[in-house]
Amino acid sequence: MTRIIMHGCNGKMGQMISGICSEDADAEIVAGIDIADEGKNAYPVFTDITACDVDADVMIDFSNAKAADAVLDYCVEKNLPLVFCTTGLSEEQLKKADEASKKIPVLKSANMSLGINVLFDLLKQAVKVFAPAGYDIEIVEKHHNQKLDAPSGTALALADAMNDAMDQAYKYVYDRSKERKKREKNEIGISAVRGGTIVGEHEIIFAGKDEVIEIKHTAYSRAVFGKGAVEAAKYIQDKKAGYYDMQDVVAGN
Ligand SMILES: NC(=O)c1ccc[n+]([C@@H]2O[C@H](COP(=O)([O-])OP(=O)(O)OC[C@H]3O[C@@H](n4cnc5c(N)ncnc54)[C@H](O)[C@@H]3O)[C@@H](O)[C@H]2O)c1
Ligand SMILES: O=C(O)C1=N[C@H](C(=O)O)CCC1
Repeated sequence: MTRIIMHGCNGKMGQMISGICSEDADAEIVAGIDIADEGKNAYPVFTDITACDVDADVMIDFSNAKAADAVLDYCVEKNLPLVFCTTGLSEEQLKKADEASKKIPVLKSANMSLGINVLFDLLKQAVKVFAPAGYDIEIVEKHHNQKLDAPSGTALALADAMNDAMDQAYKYVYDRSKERKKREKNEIGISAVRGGTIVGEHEIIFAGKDEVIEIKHTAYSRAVFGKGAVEAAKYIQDKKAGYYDMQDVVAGN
C-alpha cells in the first residue's frame, strides 16, 4: 500500500487523483494539503503545509508554482519522496528541485500521460531526420481557460527533447508579433491557445518544402495524468535520492 499526501488536493488534478486512489487497493491518500478547503474529502486536509504531521510514503503535488518552495522544503525535512507535477516553475525553483533530489527522490514531469512520454523519444528520432533536411519546427498547445502558465510545461519539455537531440541548436520563439522578419532555421516556435474546457492538446509540426508532418497528442480526460501520477508515486516510494522522470516509470527502470 502506498500512502500519499496529496498537495493541491482540492484542485482539478487533486480531486481526479482522490477518485483514482479510492478505487485502487494499492494506493491511499492519507492526507491532503490545500490553501482552500471546504471539508469535502474523506481524508484530513491541512490548509498550512507546515501543520501536516501525517506519516506517508510519498507526496504528489499538483498545485501552484507559488507553493513549490514550501513543497520542496517540506519533503526534504520529512525525507519524503516527491512526485512533482506543477508546471510554470522558475529557474530558481528548478535549481532548488535539483538540490532537493540530492537528498530525496524527486520525480518531476510536466506531463504524466503515457502518450506524451512515448512521444519524447519519437520526436528525438524525427528531429534528427527533419532538422538536417531543413524542416521548420513549430509547437501549438491548447488548454482550458483556467490554466495559469503559458506555454505549457509539456510544450517546453517537447521542445527541450528535440533541442537536446540536436545539441541545443534551437532557440524558442513565443511571440512573432514583436519583430517584422522572416523566421530563422534555428527557431522552434511555440504557440499557446487557451479556451473552454480543453484538457490538453500538443501538436508538433515539421514543415518542409512541399510537405508537412504533424504529430499530435490529445488528452480527453485528466485521468491520463492522474493514473500516471499514482503509478509514479508507487514507483518512487522506495527509490534512493535522485532525479527521476515519467520516462523512468514507463521504462520500468
Ligand atoms: N504534470 C502533469 O501531468 C500535469 C497535468 C495537469 C496539470 N498540471 C499542473 O498541475 C498544476 C495544478 O493543476 P490543476 O488543473 O489541478 O489546477 P487547479 O487550479 O484546479 O488546482 C490547484 C489547487 O492547488 C491549490 N493551491 C494553490 N496554491 C496553493 C498553495 N500555495 N498551497 C497549497 N495549495 C495551493 C488550489 O487551492 C487548488 O485547489 C498546474 O501547474 C498544472 O499546470 C500538471
Ligand atoms: O491543465 C493543465 O494545466 C495541464 N498542464 C500541464 C502542462 O502545463 O503541460 C500538462 C497538461 C495539463
